[in-house]
Amino acid sequence: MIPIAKPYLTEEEAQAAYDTILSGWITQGPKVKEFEELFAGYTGAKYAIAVSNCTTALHLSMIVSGIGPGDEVICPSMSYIATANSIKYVGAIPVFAEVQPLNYNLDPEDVEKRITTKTKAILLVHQIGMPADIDAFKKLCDKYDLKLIEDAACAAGSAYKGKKIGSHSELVCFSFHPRKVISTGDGGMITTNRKDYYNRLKLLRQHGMSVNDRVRHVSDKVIFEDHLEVGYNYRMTDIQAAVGIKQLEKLDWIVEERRKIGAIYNEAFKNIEFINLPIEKEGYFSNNQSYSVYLKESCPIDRNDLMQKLLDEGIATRRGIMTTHRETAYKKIQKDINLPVSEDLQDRSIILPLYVPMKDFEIKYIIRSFIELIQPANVGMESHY
Ligand SMILES: C[C@H]1O[C@H](OP(=O)(O)OP(=O)(O)OC[C@H]2O[C@@H](n3cnc4c(=O)[nH]c(N)nc43)[C@H](O)[C@@H]2O)[C@@H](O)[C@@H](O)[C@@H]1N
Ligand SMILES: O=C(O)CCC(=O)C(=O)O
Repeated sequence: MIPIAKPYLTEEEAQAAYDTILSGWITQGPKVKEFEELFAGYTGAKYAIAVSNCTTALHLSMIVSGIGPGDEVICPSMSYIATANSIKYVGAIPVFAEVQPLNYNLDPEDVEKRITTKTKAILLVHQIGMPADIDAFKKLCDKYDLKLIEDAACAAGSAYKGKKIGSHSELVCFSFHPRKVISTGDGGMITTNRKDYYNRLKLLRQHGMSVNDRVRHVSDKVIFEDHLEVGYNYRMTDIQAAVGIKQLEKLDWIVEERRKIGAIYNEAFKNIEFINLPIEKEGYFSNNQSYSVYLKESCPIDRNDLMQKLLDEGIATRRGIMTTHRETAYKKIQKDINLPVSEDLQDRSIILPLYVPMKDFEIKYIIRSFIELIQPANVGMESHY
């Protein structure tokens, strides 16, 4: 079976986890600090704060941005449900906006139409690793005095206008879930250039504790901690961070490898007239976290049929990115939502396997199977593969 995704993990990551376990310090400690410093350096942000996953990163970002009950935050419905959930966690209201058909990212014009006096922030997702147009949203945020928070769960290693994702705005949240480009099992990171945010985020992820356990552990003076506000246990462990350090060393290489596979898919499928392939505009650099193909109405095979037939041939795929407003949890609470572009994209897109390393024969097999199923009249086309 060819899976949809596979984390790239080696003996090095295993050794790093092993060494950390034998060091005797396994919860948030020196490895987390080292990973944070390296990640900040990698993205070009001043500070990085490691947390338990991207969902908790987003939750804390909402809190430090001062978003609370009754506030509105504009975000795409077409995103993993964690995006909207993080808004709900602080009692605020996710206001779903449309995405652009060719890159699955928020449409600035549609977002502007949904701004009200209650809007406090835009939660901008870099969907499947393709950067959204950050500058367009910064302009909107300046115009209407809104906060910008980036959900870069899928976008470690991606870049926008020559700069790595992570340094463009005040709060950028990353995920290291195994479905992402680099992984620590679960895990997340927030990057920021603001010292005040940095200090508060460090407190919030560890119960609001004024002097953390590690500092007290190595101190030769007795110190008592205070809990300054009601915080959370959103820590990353040192075992995870040790793995993350090794993963980060490989990130640029993994992205290059993923882009090579994406380029092979693009070349193989470029002449099929009833599909849309991913488009990377000038100034945008995707880490190819996922490879999503849109099947136009003229496509002779139904999307779900195609997924089943590929699965029958041993190839796992996924439907287009979910639309949160159509999940049961949201259907119950948010009614009369009209998002035809997002719904169409979810219903007509298919995500193909992409991971590192992918063997040549696997790539060829996927391409051949896909072309044969989608374009039975033109089977000759795939002979090249
Ligand atoms: C493109 C979207 O991808 C992800 O959503 P998704 O719908 O593709 O995720 P799921 O359907 O839950 O798929 C997760 C898949 O990711 C793989 N996976 C997940 N965890 C593991 C793992 O530990 N080891 C291995 N080998 N594989 C793992 C499995 O194939 C699993 O089925 C989310 O991460 C979204 O945030 C993202 N936008
Ligand atoms: O919880 C998940 O499966 C995905 C969400 C995610 O990537 C995260 O919270 O880091």
